Amino acid sequence: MTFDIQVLDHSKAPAIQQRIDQKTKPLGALGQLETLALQLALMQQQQHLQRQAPLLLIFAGDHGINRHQLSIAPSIVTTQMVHNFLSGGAAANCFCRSFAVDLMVVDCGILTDLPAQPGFIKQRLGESTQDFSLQPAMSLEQANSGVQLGYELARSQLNSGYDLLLLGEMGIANTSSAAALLCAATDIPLYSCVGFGTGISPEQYQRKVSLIELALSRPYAKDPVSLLAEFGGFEIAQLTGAILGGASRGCPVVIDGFIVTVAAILACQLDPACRDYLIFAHQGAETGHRAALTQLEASPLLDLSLRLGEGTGAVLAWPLIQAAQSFFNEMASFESAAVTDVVSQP
Ligand SMILES: O=C(O)c1ccc[n+]([C@@H]2O[C@H](COP(=O)([O-])O)[C@@H](O)[C@H]2O)c1
Ligand SMILES: Cc1cc2nc[nH]c2cc1C
Repeated sequence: MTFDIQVLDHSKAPAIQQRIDQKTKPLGALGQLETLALQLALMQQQQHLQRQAPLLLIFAGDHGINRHQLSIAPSIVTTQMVHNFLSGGAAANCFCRSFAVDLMVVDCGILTDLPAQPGFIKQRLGESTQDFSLQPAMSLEQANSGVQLGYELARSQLNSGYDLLLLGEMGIANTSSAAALLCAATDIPLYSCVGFGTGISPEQYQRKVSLIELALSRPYAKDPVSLLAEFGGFEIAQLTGAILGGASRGCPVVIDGFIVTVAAILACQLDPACRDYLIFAHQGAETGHRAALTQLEASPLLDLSLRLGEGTGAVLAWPLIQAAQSFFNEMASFESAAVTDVVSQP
């Protein structure tokens, strides 16, 4: 599989940084917002940042491994939450309304085949993955077409007026899948990958660790698509593709929580050029999220102990992206504001 991603041109970075440094503030005083402005300006290759039109895509999928009750909820809650997203009642909907972000839900393969409706995209790879503790979660063909479907979806949405992607997910038991993927794709020890997800009991946690250990003890190929087939979720495969699709359009892709961050690791393994297009919204409370962010050398914008998913952290990061754009475009320079004699150490 090849992805049409341009390696980000960093040659204008010194000029952009100089523009940031001439703003009326002590050197570096806008902290990570400065890094963010630089990243956005490199993506746009401009000294004036265009306003961006954001779209939140929530990828939903069900997980066979939940027959072992590894979540606080049965798998049908994925379908119920998809209903909730479509009727506007979930946290993600509230935050999208707060910050004028459009939202679409992608059925990547959930238990119930819901009717077509506005804001609902059906790209079903099945009704649930298999229980990955004893067998691959899906076929290699399903994993491949999941990545391809996500890639094409991101590209088509970014062709139809949106130019910034926020990525979220919904899938009961998908922290089990993400933990297995993270452990298999990296050298991170299992105990740093597995957490309490939705808030499971110590007994459920033990069962979760044992089942993931069992899964990881069988031989498997280590390329990202094979890993998705072994341990993945339909939504994680499509997220991996969507990240690559967003980067291929040269657009910022905002990464939400643990599960999306694991998809980002796989996307970067498939094509490292996508890394420069990623904005990491937050450091969450799920154990593996920290390890996954460290693996990507990411500095997330927020630290709110979130562990909800749905893209909630990504949407909360959107006003910060707007703030980075506005200071970069509108803030006076020392010269234009006639602020003199400020001595900053580099
Ligand atoms: O985004 C996160 O960091 C995150 C951390 C823990 C749980 N979640 C959400 O909770 C579900 C997965 O948790 P679990 O316990 O069912 O594996 C799934 O729907 C995710 O959206 C999300
Ligand atoms: C209620 C509920 C809402 C969610 N949103 C994302 N994951 C979720 C898991 C549960 C259980």
